[in-house]
Amino acid sequence: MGFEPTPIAGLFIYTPKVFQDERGYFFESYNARVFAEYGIQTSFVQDNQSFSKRGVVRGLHFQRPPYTQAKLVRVIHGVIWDVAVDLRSSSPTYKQWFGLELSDTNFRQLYIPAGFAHGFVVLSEEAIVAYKTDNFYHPASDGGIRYNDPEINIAWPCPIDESLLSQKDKNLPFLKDIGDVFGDR
Ligand SMILES: Cc1cn([C@H]2C[C@H](O)[C@@H](COP(=O)(O)OP(=O)(O)O[C@H]3O[C@H](C)C(=O)[C@H](O)[C@H]3O)O2)c(=O)[nH]c1=O
Repeated sequence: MGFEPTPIAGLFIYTPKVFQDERGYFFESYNARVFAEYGIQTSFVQDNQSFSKRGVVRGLHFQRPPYTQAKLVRVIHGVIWDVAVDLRSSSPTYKQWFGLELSDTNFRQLYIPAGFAHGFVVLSEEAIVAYKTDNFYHPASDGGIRYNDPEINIAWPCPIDESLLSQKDKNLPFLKDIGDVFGDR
């Protein structure tokens, strides 16, 4: 419960305290004071929600500066394997990825700072994913890299059926073709 660091600086796992009783459960899915006490002063401005069937991959996406988005990702229903890729070129973990299972039973959330690409694959029959962003959607700044970029080499936990990707995601570029997106070199 609480915050757990990952091998990538700035990328955290957060698990809220879940109050279970004979009726079911209650938990605070987000509390700015709790995040601020941990040193995360993000002010989220948008909540997103997507429904996907088993095997669907969404990503790997980001928004380019100045419309970068930090995200707080959680699963309302089902199981996903969520992955974030460090695209901060000055970071010692540049191009490294970190993935984990988020589900409606482990209650885990992934906090992804700006400078990362984000995506997931659905491991259950269906999944409802909800995530907060600290910047508004800006289509003209929508960017991404291909889920199977050999330079990133993500070890997806299951075979990926490309027929379940959006046309946009099927045609995302490789990192070598987009250069230093977050320009912090
Ligand atoms: C992201 C977004 C999309 N849209 C519209 C645009 C499209 O007409 C439709 C579906 O968009 P898209 O195919 O980009 O949705 P996903 O593939 O789920 O994209 C998301 O998936 C990965 C996992 C992410 O982390 C990003 O937040 C986001 O890019 O929703 C909006 O109106 N507002 C938004 O904030």
